[in-house]
Amino acid sequence: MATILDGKQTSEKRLETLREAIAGSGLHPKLATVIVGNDPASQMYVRMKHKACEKVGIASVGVELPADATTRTVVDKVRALNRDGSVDGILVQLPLPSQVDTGRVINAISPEKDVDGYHPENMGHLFLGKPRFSSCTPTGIMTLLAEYQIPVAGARAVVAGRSIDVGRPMAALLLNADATVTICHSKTKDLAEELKRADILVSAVGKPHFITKEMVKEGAVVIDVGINQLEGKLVGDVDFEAVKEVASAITPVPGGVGPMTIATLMENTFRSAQERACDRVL
Ligand SMILES: Nc1nc(=O)c2c([nH]1)NC[C@@H]1CN(c3ccc(C(=O)N[C@@H](CCC(=O)O)C(=O)O)cc3)C=[N+]21
Repeated sequence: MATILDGKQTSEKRLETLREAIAGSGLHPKLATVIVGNDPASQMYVRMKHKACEKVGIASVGVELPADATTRTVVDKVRALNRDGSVDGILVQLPLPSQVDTGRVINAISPEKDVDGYHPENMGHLFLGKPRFSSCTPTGIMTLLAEYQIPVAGARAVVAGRSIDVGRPMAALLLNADATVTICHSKTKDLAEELKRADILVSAVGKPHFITKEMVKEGAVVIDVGINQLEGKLVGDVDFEAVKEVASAITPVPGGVGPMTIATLMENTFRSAQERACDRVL
């Protein structure tokens, strides 16, 4: 039976430590979120982020733009937040509606306020092995692995999915931690065979029951980034009940990776506030 990697509990512990650090810092960090349209799932995630801010003592403002907003409107809003000296972190909730050019919006975010780590400059730092802000989900996963003292150096890590928000930065972080990294995607040949080599398997595919027991090596650590609705229930990518019998450790959905994403966002926002305060002194 696998160890359940409890992201909810780990996240709560980190948020409490962060709350104390912020209270003792004399700083007043602030996060701005931008949401375009009224997708209920996106609205729920943004609400969760504002709630976490409240818990740790980060001020937050939410900008809501209509579903038919243009790229120009979103970029102008981002630029206004760049100029607003009281804002430390800017998060533009993804996905954006199809008429909005996501790349241009992300490029418009000032790299020092890009607490999601999606800006090409921050991606570049990450890939060069010296991350400034790295994306919240993969960074939260690294924190969870560290919390449970799971060795990464030398491990064979296999990432399923190559998205900008999870797969790519996940691979970079695992490489920075000296894992031997393989990235799999929709064109990968012999996917099951690749996955079965993994000591650490990260699935960010978005398909329920995508990872079956047969694809997992005995004793592997399995990280499930999937968020899927199945018969009205929230499930990950991993066939949890079967895979937990072969894995040595596994993240549940919910209560695994998701809460770690939010804890990391709070940590990144505080770090941004600290660095911006230093810059004002220098
Ligand atoms: N710019 C941007 N940054 C993001 O970080 C970002 C985004 N866009 N777009 C959407 C995804 C998704 N995401 C989640 C965060 C927390 C949970 C989370 O805490 N989930 C709870 C369950 C919540 C429930 O009950 O549905 C859990 O897994 O335990 C899930 C998903 C951040 N995202």
